[in-house]
Amino acid sequence: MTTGYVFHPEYLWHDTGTSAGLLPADPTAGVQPAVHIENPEAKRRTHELIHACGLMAELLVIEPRRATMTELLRVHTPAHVQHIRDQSDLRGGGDAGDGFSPVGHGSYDIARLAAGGLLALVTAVADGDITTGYALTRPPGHHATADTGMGFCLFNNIAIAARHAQTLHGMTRIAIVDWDAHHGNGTQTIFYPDPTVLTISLHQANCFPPDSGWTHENGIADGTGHALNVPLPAGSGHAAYLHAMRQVVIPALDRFRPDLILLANGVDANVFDPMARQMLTTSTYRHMTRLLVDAADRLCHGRLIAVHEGGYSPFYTPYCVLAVLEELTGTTTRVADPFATVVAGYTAEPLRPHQQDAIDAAAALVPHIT
Ligand SMILES: Cc1nn(C)c(C)c1/N=N/c1ccc(/C=C/C(=O)NO)cc1
Ligand SMILES: [Zn+2]
Repeated sequence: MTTGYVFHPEYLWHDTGTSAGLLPADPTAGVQPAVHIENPEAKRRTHELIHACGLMAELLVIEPRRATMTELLRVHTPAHVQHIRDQSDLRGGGDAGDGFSPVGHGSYDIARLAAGGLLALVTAVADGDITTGYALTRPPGHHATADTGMGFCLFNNIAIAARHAQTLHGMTRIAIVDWDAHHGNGTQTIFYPDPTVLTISLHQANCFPPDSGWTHENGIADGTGHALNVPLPAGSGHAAYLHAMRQVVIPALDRFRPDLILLANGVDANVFDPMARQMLTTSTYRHMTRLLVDAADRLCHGRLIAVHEGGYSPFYTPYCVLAVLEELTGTTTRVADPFATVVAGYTAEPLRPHQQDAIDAAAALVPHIT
């Protein structure tokens, strides 16, 4: 089984500026400049770890390409694409739409390269060159809707990839699993009325976007039943997430019988991440990925492609992504998580009743999937 890998230095050149973490700097208002939380560091270190630990030698490195206008317009409105292009043309850059999603000068072409990198993996799977893949891309995408960027996202990479798989490669039923700590609202919205794409989001309840990702958000019209949300309370850890995978995600995939599984691999639910309050460790990401790999083997000839989303701890993100990637390649661990002993207590965090309630509510919707 071959695993494809996409990375490009340009992903690190998406300039998110000197925001004060989340907000544009505003010195006269006392908001001093810093570095934007969505900066290259965690992604650069992840790529370097994959290379330094020797795993790169086991991967089929696939060169990204820039998504074409036609490919972008399968998901986004012409106005949104033009907005990103206009903001990107400005010498000082601009914003993707919500006021705190920077578009750097030249970021339009970088965002096209991110989407195109994922498309290259989808084509490689369709051509049988690879079975699984990982696109270590930037900027992220899962908050972007058809007509606006938000939450640091410019274009919805995974949605563009789903449409590409359907349109170019005859894969009719696409399942998108999103375990980023934040609700995959953009992806959900794009496919909300569409029965051919199942979106499943596990996320910290009511974190971002505000008031988004509740269990009752279950699709609309023909798409009813084909959007699942598991809003897990802050503090949810290893047992809660694995219970959600076993009670909701895997049964939903078994019912939906996808031709391809796409994973929005945000790792910002990790115990050290500044952008959420979940308690996952590399062990959790390893177990969750193994469950998806087994489901893909059972349902769609092993076809499983992951795209990078959130993950902001520069020192822990690399090990969380490495855990996912090692399971995608089916290889043994080359480098042990050096923080494993530090977080041993977190891995032991049990499933709590209020977490079980959230999972049971979502599980009740699974039988409606057709
Ligand atoms: C609300 C609100 N209002 N304001 C002024 C601001 C700055 C608000 N939150 N911004 C956020 C909060 C969290 C994210 C997470 C992104 C991610 O990792 N996704 O996977 C992005 C933007
Ligand atoms: Zn996130």
